[in-house]
Amino acid sequence: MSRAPDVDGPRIPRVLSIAGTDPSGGAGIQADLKSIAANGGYGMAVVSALVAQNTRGVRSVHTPPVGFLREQLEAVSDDIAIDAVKIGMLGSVSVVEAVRSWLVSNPVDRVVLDPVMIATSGDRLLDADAEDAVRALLPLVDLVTPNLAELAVLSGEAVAEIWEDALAQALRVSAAGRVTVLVKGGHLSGSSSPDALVDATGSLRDGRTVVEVAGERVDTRNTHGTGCSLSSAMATLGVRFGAWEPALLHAKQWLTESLLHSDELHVGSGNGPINHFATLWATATAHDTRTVTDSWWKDIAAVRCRIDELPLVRGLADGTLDGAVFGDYLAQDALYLRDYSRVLAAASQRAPSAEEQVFWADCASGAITAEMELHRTWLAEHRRADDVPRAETPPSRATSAYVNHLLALVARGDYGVLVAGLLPCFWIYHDLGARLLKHSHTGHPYAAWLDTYSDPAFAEVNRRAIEIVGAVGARASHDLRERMRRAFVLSAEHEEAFFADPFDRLSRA
Ligand SMILES: Nc1ncnc2c1ncn2[C@@H]1O[C@H](COP(=O)(O)OP(=O)(O)O)[C@@H](O)[C@H]1O
Ligand SMILES: Cc1ncc(COP(=O)(O)O)c(N)n1
Repeated sequence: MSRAPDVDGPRIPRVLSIAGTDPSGGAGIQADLKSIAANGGYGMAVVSALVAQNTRGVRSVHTPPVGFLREQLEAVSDDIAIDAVKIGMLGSVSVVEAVRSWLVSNPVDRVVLDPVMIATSGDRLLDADAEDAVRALLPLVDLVTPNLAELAVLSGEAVAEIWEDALAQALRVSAAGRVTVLVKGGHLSGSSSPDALVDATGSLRDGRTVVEVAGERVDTRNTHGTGCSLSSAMATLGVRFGAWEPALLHAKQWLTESLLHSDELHVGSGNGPINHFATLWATATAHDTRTVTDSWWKDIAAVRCRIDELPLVRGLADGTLDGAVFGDYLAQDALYLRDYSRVLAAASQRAPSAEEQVFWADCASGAITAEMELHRTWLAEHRRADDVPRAETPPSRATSAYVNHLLALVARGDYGVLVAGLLPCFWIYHDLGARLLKHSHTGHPYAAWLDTYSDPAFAEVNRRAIEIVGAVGARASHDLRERMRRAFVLSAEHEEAFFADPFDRLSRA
């Protein structure tokens, strides 16, 4: 069979993984395909063994007949130009031999071998009598990526306990196998997890034999499949960069991010998988400032529609609202503003920059000034008319619930979640005010109130509040952004209850 000619040369690396399976998706061929995709390649997969495993361990291994392995390999190479091969779990001597003879008759420019022997869980994935066969494969590969235990098997020495010994061992493996070695420090004790490229022939940059890439250890149990993921990333990035060193720098950074965000996946109760697409998802959801807040605004579309339909809002618009209901609403608003001002002050206290600190402090001052103004004007007027609650109105259940929700956000201490919870009060009032303005005219009983919330200065404050919250949301982790969104939605629901409450209460009384 003939292969399609490769006219323009590869743009997207076509990477074949020859490996075992992991139905829980964190290691083996499933991890390889995710890793290749995450690093910009087109992934292909030939299954060498079927492994019943999860994040807790391996249960059993089923190896299909080697003849079928050959058929899979040929099905791919007969049709597709392969830019790189990553070899993972081989399992037995006959599988190693089948892969070796396919590699000899189908040479590929870039071959990466992850000499999988024992899983993170401690289970054996390579027959003991196949270790020599794997070692004999080294001259056919370009890069081998052993962990410390696998390096010891390849060198026939004891497991290195310190990094310098591992590098020296790797140098001997590189010389004997005529191969570049990527030594992995994931199993070292201590706060770092370094990796290094070691090549006895001095084929690395400036004729060096060792190029080390430092790495901080991420404090997580989710390391299932790190080796598989790193080796397929190296195969893919090796094609993209044309050299191992930049490939490792890039892969290491990607792997560290994927480990840092692994907790977000919540997969399994053992050693969980890494989050292969964390970096991509963070960019893909284009968390520019406005997309975050716009999507939350859409999430509260139903709440906003219901607010528009409330008797208090309709009555404010057409001027028919009963003065007693309005007075009650204002008295509750004054009570609300007093605490809202305190919550704004807490946001100011936690602000990460002087500019935001001033912004929230100004808002706090604005809220308490508005509260005092309400007492001086509307409430005084309504008191004279004797149709509103008297001096010390107690907070209604709706007011208490809203204020308590905001105070709980203060108590939890997270700036992002707090400011997200503060935002609906700005945004809903501004939005409502802008739409109610068209009903305002001289002689409208609530004209002054309608004018306050459609004030251009308030519009600017609202714009800046959205911008600040959106920027925090755009930078936040997935989990934090979700907590911010929930605080925002909950505050919007409290707004609705707050608007509904005076009418409901007084009509029940
Ligand atoms: N806790 C960790 N924090 C940061 N990097 C890690 C951590 N554990 C493993 N790594 C990295 O993951 C890759 C795989 O390393 P290792 O765990 O040694 O191999 P394997 O998965 O084959 O046992 C290496 O790049 C290593 O530095
Ligand atoms: C099919 C297969 N291949 C490799 C590994 C090793 O992965 P790790 O050592 O990172 O758990 C695995 N568990 N399963």
